[in-house]
Amino acid sequence: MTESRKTRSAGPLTYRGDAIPETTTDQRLLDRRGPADWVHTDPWRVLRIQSEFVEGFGLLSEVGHAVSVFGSARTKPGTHFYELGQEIGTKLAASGYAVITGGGPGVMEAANRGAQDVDGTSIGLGIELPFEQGLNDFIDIGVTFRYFFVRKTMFVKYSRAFVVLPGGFGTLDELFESITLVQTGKVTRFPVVLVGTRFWSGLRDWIRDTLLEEGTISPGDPELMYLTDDPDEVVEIVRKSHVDLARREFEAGQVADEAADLHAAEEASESS
Ligand SMILES: C/C(=C\CNc1ncnc2c1ncn2[C@@H]1O[C@H](COP(=O)(O)O)[C@@H](O)[C@H]1O)CO
Repeated sequence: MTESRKTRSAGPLTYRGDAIPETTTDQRLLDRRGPADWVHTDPWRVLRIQSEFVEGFGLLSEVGHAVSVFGSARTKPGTHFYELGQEIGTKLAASGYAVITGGGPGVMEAANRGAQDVDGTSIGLGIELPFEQGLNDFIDIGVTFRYFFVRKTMFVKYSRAFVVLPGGFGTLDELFESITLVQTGKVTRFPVVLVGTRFWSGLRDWIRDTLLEEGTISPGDPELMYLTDDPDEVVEIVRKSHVDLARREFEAGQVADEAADLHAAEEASESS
């Protein structure tokens, strides 16, 4: 007869004999002795990244149709582009779109402010920066991310369009990321609207004259961006793309939510 060996179960694991650890999982969890540098290791970071995705998806999945507005963090209240950003925020919100920004100052604040002016939904996806900042005062729903790439996923996943006002490197990064996603077919659902023809036309010309000329982009690629100075046209481009997409999805038989989408978008279009 074999003598029964000492056994310990730990969740789905079974340990017997000498393989049994000296402590249980709970004991190790509750023991705070030992070095704490594991909180700065990659496996721990992976969990933090995961928790940022969970928080972001949890918060934003319940927001209705939304548009992201990007632009300089340095634009001051009272300037042309601040006022334009505010007006665009107002017009998008009045058309039923939640306004999502990077949650910071400048154009971000202006667009959030515009949305709040008409009691629209004003969302800020902030980013932790080396200097203290906090979200601007015109945000109803806010999250502050540690990681830029998690935050970017949220902008793309929950927006129907990207509206880009004049800005610096941060804005250009957001612009080119979105254009690349559209160019490579990773997202099909949104237009990228550049606001400020004088500011952006040099870039647009360079894209046409140099990138296209050198063959580093395809002939249709420059058309992936719209260019305007008119806030009403911004809203019109967003709405038209929304309605077109809903119609395509409806015709493709993806009827459940998309049928409701189409209906809502067309109603919005008729009532304006
Ligand atoms: C520079 C200052 C504050 C920076 N604060 C920011 N807060 C939130 N999001 C930001 C911030 N700076 C850049 N971003 C993101 O990039 C875009 C703007 O960058 P740009 O270089 O100013 O064009 C913006 O859309 C944000 O998503 C001092 O006040």
